[in-house]
Amino acid sequence: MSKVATILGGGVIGGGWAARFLLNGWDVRVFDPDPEAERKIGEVLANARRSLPGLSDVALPPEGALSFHSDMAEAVAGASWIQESVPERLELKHKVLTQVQAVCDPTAVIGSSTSGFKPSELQQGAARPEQIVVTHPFNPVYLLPLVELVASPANPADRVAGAKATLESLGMFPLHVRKEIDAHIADRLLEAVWRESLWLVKDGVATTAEIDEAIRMGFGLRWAQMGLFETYRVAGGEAGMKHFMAQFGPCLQWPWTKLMDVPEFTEELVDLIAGQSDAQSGHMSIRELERQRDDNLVGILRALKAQGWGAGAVLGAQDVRLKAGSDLTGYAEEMGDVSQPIVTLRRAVPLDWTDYNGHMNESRYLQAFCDASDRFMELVGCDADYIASGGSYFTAETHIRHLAEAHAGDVIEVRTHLLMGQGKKMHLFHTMYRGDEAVATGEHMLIHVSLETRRSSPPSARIEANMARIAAAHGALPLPEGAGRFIGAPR
Ligand SMILES: NC(=O)C1=CN([C@@H]2O[C@H](COP(=O)(O)OP(=O)(O)OC[C@H]3O[C@@H](n4cnc5c(N)ncnc54)[C@H](O)[C@@H]3O)[C@@H](O)[C@H]2O)C=CC1
Ligand SMILES: C[N+](C)(C)CC(=O)CC(=O)[O-]
Repeated sequence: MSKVATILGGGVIGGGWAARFLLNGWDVRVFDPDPEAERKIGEVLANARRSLPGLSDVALPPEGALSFHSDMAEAVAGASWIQESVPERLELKHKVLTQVQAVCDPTAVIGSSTSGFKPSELQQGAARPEQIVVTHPFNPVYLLPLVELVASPANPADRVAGAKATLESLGMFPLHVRKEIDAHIADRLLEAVWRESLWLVKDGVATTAEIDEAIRMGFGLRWAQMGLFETYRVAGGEAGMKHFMAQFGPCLQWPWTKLMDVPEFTEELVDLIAGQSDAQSGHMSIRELERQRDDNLVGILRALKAQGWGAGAVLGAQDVRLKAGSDLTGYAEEMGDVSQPIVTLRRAVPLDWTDYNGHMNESRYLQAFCDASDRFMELVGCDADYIASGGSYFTAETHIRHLAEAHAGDVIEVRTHLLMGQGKKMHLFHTMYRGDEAVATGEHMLIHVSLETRRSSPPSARIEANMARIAAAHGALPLPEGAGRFIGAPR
């Protein structure tokens, strides 16, 4: 049975949470008095469906069911996670938390998205303070892994650990803020930058566009991968952090910032900022900007994933979890029935696999088939340990046919038919499906090699035996449609 999450307040952040839970297989119930909530969440979900699933190299679980409720008791029935994302007003949060605690399961987690209130403030007057924690996410909640998990002394450690485990299972990075403080960690940093930026605009030093360039062309890129302190350690050169602090520490006393002064929020300042922002970005709608942001974030996150670094390492860990729960692990000996083509890949098409034609680029078909061949190799015993011992396969020839288009977020599955597996040769025929529709085929001849001599060599007896069993079973199947096809010479 699916797990149930209830979203209280389905605006920008509640919508993001709804998408994060739904796409990870949870049923989601939304409680929000706004008659537009369903439309707004639908639009957030559409963005999430094209961007989130492709971050994983393994398919996410089937999407959960989404429903909208005007009755609080109905909305929280069966929910093990309740996420409060109503506007940032303490009295409103208290009201909603009182309502929900009157009807929810006392063992459910109630996470608050609050940007700045401490858990002990939210817990004031609560029927069960121990049930309420801060789980502060970052926009877009469905893509960014960070969630600040803040507890008070009223929260038992085992409940906090349980909340952390649930957030990890959603592919998030719960940063446990050990000491509660207004605005947690990240919003204190963001506010410092925002405050200084408002001064720079007010004083006519820079426009909103110039400030954004100052961030995104330089330190914003650094921050995405090494943060502040690691970046500054490197900036200290070989002498590292001590040298950096000796050189730049004194600047903290110089008038480089106006940090603690708050510029007065006059109508003039609001108009100045909003006007410059319109001039900078008004040519794009918010939904267009969101899509551009998501495209960029997916590219950055997947680049970090290739490095196994920062937020990319979180994605890698989630893949390990997803793979462990799928049929894409193990060896041929452990598979009873190999009488049908074997599933060797199941994943969503990542946004950065699509091109100017708005569909999956041809190079990515080869990548998907290559990943499927890797899985087939592993299945028969040519795994990482075997390769480290000096044996492997090289691909000698490939033929790919494109039968239908695939788009970002589509779940594709490759089923592999072993046409021949004998001696040094492994002849594979992959068919890529979206649902029941074949979208492409890939035929590949692989040759077993010695990585020492770089020449062909016989595989291990185990690989031979596994291939023989699968080849005998697949030999009884009709030859797949398109096997042996080639592009004939022009007549
Ligand atoms: N917008 C952002 O960048 C971030 C906001 N947050 C926090 O998330 C929370 C929500 O912020 P946003 O989503 O930006 O606000 P929002 O204004 O986009 O959404 C709030 C939603 O709550 C609904 N609502 C109002 N009263 C309600 C009630 N009594 N019961 C149920 N729903 C009710 C509204 O109809 C609206 O849909 C705030 O605590 C905010 O500090 C956290 C991270 C980032
Ligand atoms: C501006 N903000 C305080 C609402 C920002 C956040 O809380 C987190 C974010 O996503 O930037």
